[in-house]
Amino acid sequence: MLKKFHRSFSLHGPKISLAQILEAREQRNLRMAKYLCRYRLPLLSLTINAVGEVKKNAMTDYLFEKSLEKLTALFQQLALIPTKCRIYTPASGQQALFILPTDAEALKKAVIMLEQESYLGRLWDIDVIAADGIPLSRQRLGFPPRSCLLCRDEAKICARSGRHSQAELNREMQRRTENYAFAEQIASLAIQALRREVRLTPKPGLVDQANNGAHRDMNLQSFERSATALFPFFIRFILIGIQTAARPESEILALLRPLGIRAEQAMLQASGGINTHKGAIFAFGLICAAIGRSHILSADKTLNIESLCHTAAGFCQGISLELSADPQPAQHKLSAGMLAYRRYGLRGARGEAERGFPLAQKALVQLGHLKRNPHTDQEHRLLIALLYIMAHNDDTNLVRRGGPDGLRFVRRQTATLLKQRPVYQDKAFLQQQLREFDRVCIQRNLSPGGSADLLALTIFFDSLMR
Ligand SMILES: CC(C)(COP(=O)(O)OP(=O)(O)OC[C@H]1O[C@@H](n2cnc3c(N)ncnc32)[C@H](O)[C@@H]1O)[C@@H](O)C(=O)NCCC(=O)NCCS
Ligand SMILES: Nc1ncnc2c1ncn2[C@@H]1O[C@H](COP(=O)(O)OP(=O)(O)OP(=O)(O)O)[C@@H](O)[C@H]1O
Repeated sequence: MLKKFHRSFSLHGPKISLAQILEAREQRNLRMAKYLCRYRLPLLSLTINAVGEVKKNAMTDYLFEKSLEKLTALFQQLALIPTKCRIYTPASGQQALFILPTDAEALKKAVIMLEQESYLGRLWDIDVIAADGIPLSRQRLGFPPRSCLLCRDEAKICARSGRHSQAELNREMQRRTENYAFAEQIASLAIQALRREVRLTPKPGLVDQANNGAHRDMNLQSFERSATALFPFFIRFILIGIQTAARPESEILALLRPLGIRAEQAMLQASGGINTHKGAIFAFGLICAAIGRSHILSADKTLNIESLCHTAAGFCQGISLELSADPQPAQHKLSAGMLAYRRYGLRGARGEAERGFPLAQKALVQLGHLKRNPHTDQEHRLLIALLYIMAHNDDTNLVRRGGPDGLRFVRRQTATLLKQRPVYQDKAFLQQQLREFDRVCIQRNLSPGGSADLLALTIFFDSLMR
């Protein structure tokens, strides 16, 4: 299952002689001098740390593309519009030049942070040259020198002593690049799953293409924007799973949580302060990390969904204990999940995760059965899967909005619907029933958000299996 997401990057490319390397360096310096002289503003130069005689190949092309994406995002974050931008892609190595109307020191600090925080950052070289032509060094700004790609020593020392062979260094670059490309592919399926869930229509009480369900503060666009903002975080969850594969499962949740909290903040920023994907960040974060871990640990790389869920459950054994613990000092009040547990003994999102997402797993099996039913298409099947989840889920969103009566009502209604034969044979009939049910949910302010999250997870599982 995971093997098909592996993308390999060739290291082959035109060989560049020492004379050509020196000539290319000279050309890069001349270009920079020309732009500094013309604009009299700070300049940023991006190159790839290519080792050996080949400077341009499939791997460095990919690395260059990813670094440009990250830099563009950084400029956006800093509200920086480059005065000039030039991209060069000769066989002697790619270079991007940006003239930026900003403070050179602040820019250098921001790119150091970017290099340090990005999984691929060690493979890039981002230089900032002040308007007076003087390059800003890490040391001058109080940062430690860059460490070696392979060991903890200073990169310059290793390079000078030739401690590691070019082949070793290239293999490590290739390994990191391939891990990142793997994570990117999986994360893009995860985001697609979030999008497909919210677009699925008609859903009772939930935001969809027809209406905003029982919600007054969010709509389809809030979900779309929030999903886009989550993409880099899902990549990161997978990479954390990869990087921590050697550590015990019981240590992983604590390593994921700071990123989960940052993802929640990014969600709030993208949605305008609305909780669009809190439950999804939690569930997808765990599964993404489990995928990363399995990618490293599973020898045959043919892991199934059941074992991914088992791994995710292993990460959060004991998480339900949080429900009865005192809230963190930073929390002003008990969360909806904590209240639902104290009042009604429901374990909500934590309970589902701790048990390895049994409802999403069962809904996936249902989807499989329904695929053999000639009366259904995928949209029809997903609507049935949602009903199945709703009929069994202790959704704390429903309890918060409608109390235990609200939860009982939704579970009873969906169970009754699922007993009707036309639901499985006639999509128009099901849609009609769901529109009616949607009307009732809106009237009663009921929204099964937890079930929507589990449906998104089911869609994600289904796309991994295809
Ligand atoms: C544990 C979490 C879910 C906190 O939950 P909280 O106590 O606020 O629970 P609450 O009941 O409000 O649920 C949060 C969301 O879960 C979803 N949900 C509710 N019930 C269920 C259910 N039965 N099944 C699945 N999802 C559910 C809903 O979308 C809801 O909005 C989580 O938000 C958290 O710890 N966030 C911090 C960031 C983090 O660690 N993320 C995880 C990294 S992988
Ligand atoms: N299509 C959808 N429509 C509505 N909610 C969804 C949908 N898909 C997923 N959800 C989940 O439902 C949750 C939002 O539910 P809700 O708004 O009831 O909770 P809340 O934000 O905690 O409460 P409130 O809106 O009262 O502050 C999100 O965490 C989200 O993950």
